[in-house]
Amino acid sequence: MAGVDYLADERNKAEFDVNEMKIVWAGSRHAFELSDRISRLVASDPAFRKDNRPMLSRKELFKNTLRKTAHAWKRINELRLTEEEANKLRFYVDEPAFADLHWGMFVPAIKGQGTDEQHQKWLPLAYKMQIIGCYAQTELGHGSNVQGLETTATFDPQTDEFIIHSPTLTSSKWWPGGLGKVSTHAVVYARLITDGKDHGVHGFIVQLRSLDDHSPLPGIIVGDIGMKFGNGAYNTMDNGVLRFDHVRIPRNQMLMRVSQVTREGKYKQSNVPRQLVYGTMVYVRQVIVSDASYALSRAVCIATRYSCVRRQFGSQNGGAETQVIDYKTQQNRLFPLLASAYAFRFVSEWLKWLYTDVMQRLQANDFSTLPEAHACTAGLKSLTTSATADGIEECRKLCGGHGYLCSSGLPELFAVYVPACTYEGDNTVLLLQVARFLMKTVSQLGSGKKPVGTISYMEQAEHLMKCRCEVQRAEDWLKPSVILEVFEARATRMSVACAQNLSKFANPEEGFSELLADLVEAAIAHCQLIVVSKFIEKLRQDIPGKGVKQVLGMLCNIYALHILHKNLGDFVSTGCITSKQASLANEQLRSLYSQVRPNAVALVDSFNYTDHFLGSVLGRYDGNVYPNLYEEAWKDPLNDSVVPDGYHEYIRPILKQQLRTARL
Ligand SMILES: CCCCCCC/C=C/C(=O)SCCNC(=O)CCNC(=O)[C@H](O)C(C)(C)COP(=O)(O)OP(=O)(O)OC[C@H]1O[C@@H](n2cnc3c(N)ncnc32)[C@H](O)[C@@H]1OP(=O)(O)O
Ligand SMILES: Cc1cc2nc3c(=O)[nH]c(=O)nc-3n(C[C@H](O)[C@H](O)[C@H](O)COP(=O)(O)OP(=O)(O)OC[C@H]3O[C@@H](n4cnc5c(N)ncnc54)[C@H](O)[C@@H]3O)c2cc1C
Repeated sequence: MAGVDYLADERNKAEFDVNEMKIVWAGSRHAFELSDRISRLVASDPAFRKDNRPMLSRKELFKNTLRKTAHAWKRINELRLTEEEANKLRFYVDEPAFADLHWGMFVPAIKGQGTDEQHQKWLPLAYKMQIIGCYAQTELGHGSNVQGLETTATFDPQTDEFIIHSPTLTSSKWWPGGLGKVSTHAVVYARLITDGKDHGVHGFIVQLRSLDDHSPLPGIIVGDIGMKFGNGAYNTMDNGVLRFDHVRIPRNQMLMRVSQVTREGKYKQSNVPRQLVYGTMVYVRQVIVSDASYALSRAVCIATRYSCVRRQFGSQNGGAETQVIDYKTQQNRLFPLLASAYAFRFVSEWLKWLYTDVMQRLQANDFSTLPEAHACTAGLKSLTTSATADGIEECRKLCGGHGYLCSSGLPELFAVYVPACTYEGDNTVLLLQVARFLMKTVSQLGSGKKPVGTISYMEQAEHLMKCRCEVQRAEDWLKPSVILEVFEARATRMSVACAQNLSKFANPEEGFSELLADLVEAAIAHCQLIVVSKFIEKLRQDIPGKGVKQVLGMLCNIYALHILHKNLGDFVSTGCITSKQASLANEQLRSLYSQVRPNAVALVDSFNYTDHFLGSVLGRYDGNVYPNLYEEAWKDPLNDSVVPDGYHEYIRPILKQQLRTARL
């Protein structure tokens, strides 16, 4: 039955122009064309096959990743791909690898924290992959608490060198991706010590392995930290352990943009904030928000297509059973995730703009927007990765039993994705950074310092503290101004309540510690407001294509009203809405589900994912699930023989023994 489109009826129901939506999703026509071309290139290359991953042992898996990464690098050079194209190629190869850390953290760390001379020396080597680097910050004993790192970099004025040392077991670097088996170099974060004085954590470029035979350099112990969650999944990555025994590096390998050590051993700080040492994390958190929209959209694409194929109950007179997507429960679980994928896509676009803007300002020595950029990247990284990890698991359940098969693509997607809630900053720890920012903003209200950017709503704090929601009919919930006001009022009231409770403590740090759970909730309310407001802003733009804006409007409302429904406690207890208005919101949500339903498959087609990238029998573009699922089962190594290995040793003796017992 090759070539039959089992989802054709679903596609015909769409009320909008899918090709235009593909461009909206990609961000521009250029981005769409590039992404489309590169995804097909990867899908058509057998060297990038990935369906066998769950069957491979760790060693085979890792070697396979090395082979693919080398092949990708070869293709990037042969085809003379641009940086943008090369990044897309790595994205569509879809296998966590050391190169992610090389390009995603090692190079950005040198770019962001190195001087011009350091750029000139190290970047050409890194760009040509003549050295391969990783980002070695976390230690066995300290991850979240960066200021608690123990590795030392002590300046020796005699030799003009730093001595990098791991004084304790807990100071062993632990987790850096690419470190375990591949990286030749690392940006190592260590406490800088000059003349007996500790200046806190700074970054240093350290060579780890010989460029001739890859053996660790003297004084360096390095290896992989072991198997991680899920078979396949993130085990393609060599997360590593690293110990230094008085390893000497030249002075000019300290990254010296933020602060310098002179030949005489004097410590000097540039006129840039010390937090720029954390700049690579801000950059990566912003990338992670974008990745969240891709990971969630993949899971949603699989669950949506399969929910249209899958039928259960409701057959009349021998006719077809009901498509499970038509159950309101399925819609109530699936459509908010579909809406979230789009919401995260748009907020990530905005965050990328914010990050670029901050970088331009930093070049001009304007550091004023750095705190907001830190709060936004930290908060949105936390919000979107938590929602995506939960969303992928929900999609697995939405696919029933078949979702638990590796061939659904969902178990591996979940296992690969879930550490995003921890890496690049534990999600709770990051929300507490947002909460600090919010408490500072509240404390400055009325001081004449105007809140700007994403926090500018607090300028209307007086109004937002007492305003009443005007919704009287379900349709009133479709007004963007109504939605914005209730989200702003809820965020303001939760922050102000925290600030008031904090003020009851004589010691603010003690108060902060006592109120951590409330502070996290206030931070989440603020971040959800940002996502909602950026979706609404997107809809204010000119969006061409028949029906595209209308269907995006439905998704925006679903996102906002679903968040409202899930957090009713906050909205009602802060007096932002009444329980009657809450039930009107629910009524509106049900109606929105019915409106989105005919567009569901077209909305996931708009992600433009190839079957190779999706890696899911359930999410196949043609919807031809059952024959392929059946065929896939026979490929399992267990089915290589009809009688399994072990029959003679373990099954037969039991069976024979039972026969003897039965005769007695
Ligand atoms: C694309 C690549 C592929 C992805 C693969 C990802 C692989 C994973 C890699 C990693 O995980 S790398 C390691 C990542 N580690 C972390 O994220 C650690 C998390 N911890 C921290 O970031 C910090 O320690 C902290 C939690 C922010 C606390 O830092 P510190 O104790 O120094 O700060 P505070 O005293 O709380 O705050 C001081 C002051 O500084 C502000 N601030 C903190 N961080 C930043 C920042 N990044 N940028 C700008 N400003 C920052 C903070 O808000 C405070 O401001 P004030 O309140 O004093 O105004
Ligand atoms: C797959 C993966 C890849 C990684 N890659 C890298 C890498 O390339 N380079 C690198 O340097 N690191 C890397 N890491 C390390 C990662 O950045 C850290 O694991 C992360 O920052 C969390 O730190 P932690 O492990 O110390 O967690 P902990 O801080 O020990 O967290 C444990 C628990 O304590 C809670 N907690 C901690 N502090 C507070 C607080 N102040 N208030 C309230 N609760 C708190 C947390 O919420 C969490 O529930 C990676 C980690 C993983 C899992």
